[in-house]
Amino acid sequence: MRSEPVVRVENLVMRYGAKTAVDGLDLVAGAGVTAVLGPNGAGKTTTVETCEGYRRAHSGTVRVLGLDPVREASALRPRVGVMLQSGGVYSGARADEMLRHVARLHAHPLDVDALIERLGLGSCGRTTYRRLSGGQQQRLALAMAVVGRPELVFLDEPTAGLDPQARRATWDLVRDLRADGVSVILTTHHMDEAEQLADDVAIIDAGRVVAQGPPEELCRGGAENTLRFSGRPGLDLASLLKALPADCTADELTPGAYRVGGKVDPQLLATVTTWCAQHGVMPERISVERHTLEDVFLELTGKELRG
Ligand SMILES: Nc1ncnc2c1ncn2[C@@H]1O[C@H](COP(=O)(O)OP(=O)(O)OP(=O)(O)O)[C@@H](O)[C@H]1O
Repeated sequence: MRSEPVVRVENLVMRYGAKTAVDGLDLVAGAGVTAVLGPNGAGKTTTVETCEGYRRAHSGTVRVLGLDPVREASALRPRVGVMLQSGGVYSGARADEMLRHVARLHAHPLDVDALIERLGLGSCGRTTYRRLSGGQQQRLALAMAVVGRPELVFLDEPTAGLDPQARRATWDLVRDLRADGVSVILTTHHMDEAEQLADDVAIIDAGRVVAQGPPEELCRGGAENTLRFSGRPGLDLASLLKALPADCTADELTPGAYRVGGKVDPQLLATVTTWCAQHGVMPERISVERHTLEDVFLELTGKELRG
């Protein structure tokens, strides 16, 4: 569902004093859900806050729905929803009042009661913001970002600290937004979240986008898969290697536990099982481990996502 970019960032540079937080970053996000991943300090928040119009680019170009997020902020405001990690909420106000207030600022808001129900906020409507739990504050911030039916919504770590049920509810809401044609820019530390929700993933490291593409493409393009099997210890791996394509590896990790590395496709699997048959080996527990976004991320950045 790619179309005209909803966000286009070209050669963005952002500095905090002598520190370059964003270093010539290029990012194009189309319709659908774009997940922005990166280790701590990679420059995600700075980039997203620049797109939201909270920061002025030191150099480079930022366009959101074709507009300049600082100079054309008033035209963008009704069209864009922003969920911040914290802040922006008067802590003495009641949760439902706040949501209704935000809804009234928009021409065609979502049904507030349905949204409250949906996000499991029914029991805390009359509670003031400061008395809500962290997870409830988080869900309220999400509700406030989407209640105005924006064309584009920025969600900054929307499920950080949520329990599994609230996390599911948030994912379902994001899926529904997408189905309604809302574009979503989602920063997250959760690979599974990106894999589940995103049409496109941008991996940021040290202030630059180091890879971007649909999750399945990024995973395919990353390091190759691994095939593991168990058999009797001490198999003749030199013989197995001869049967395999030239760029494959074969190791006995512990006695009887084998790993074949390389481009693991159905043909390779067949080659290994045929070799086993020819050598009287009954392979047990054969598994092909698909590379996950986490593997690709580690390979590209050398860092744990939460590192
Ligand atoms: N207000 C600030 N003053 C000085 N340095 C800052 C400021 N905000 C961010 N930085 C620095 O800029 C770099 C990028 O920070 P940013 O918050 O954009 O990263 P991030 O990818 O969002 O990280 P995280 O995943 O931890 O939220 C970091 O080195 C950070 O220390």
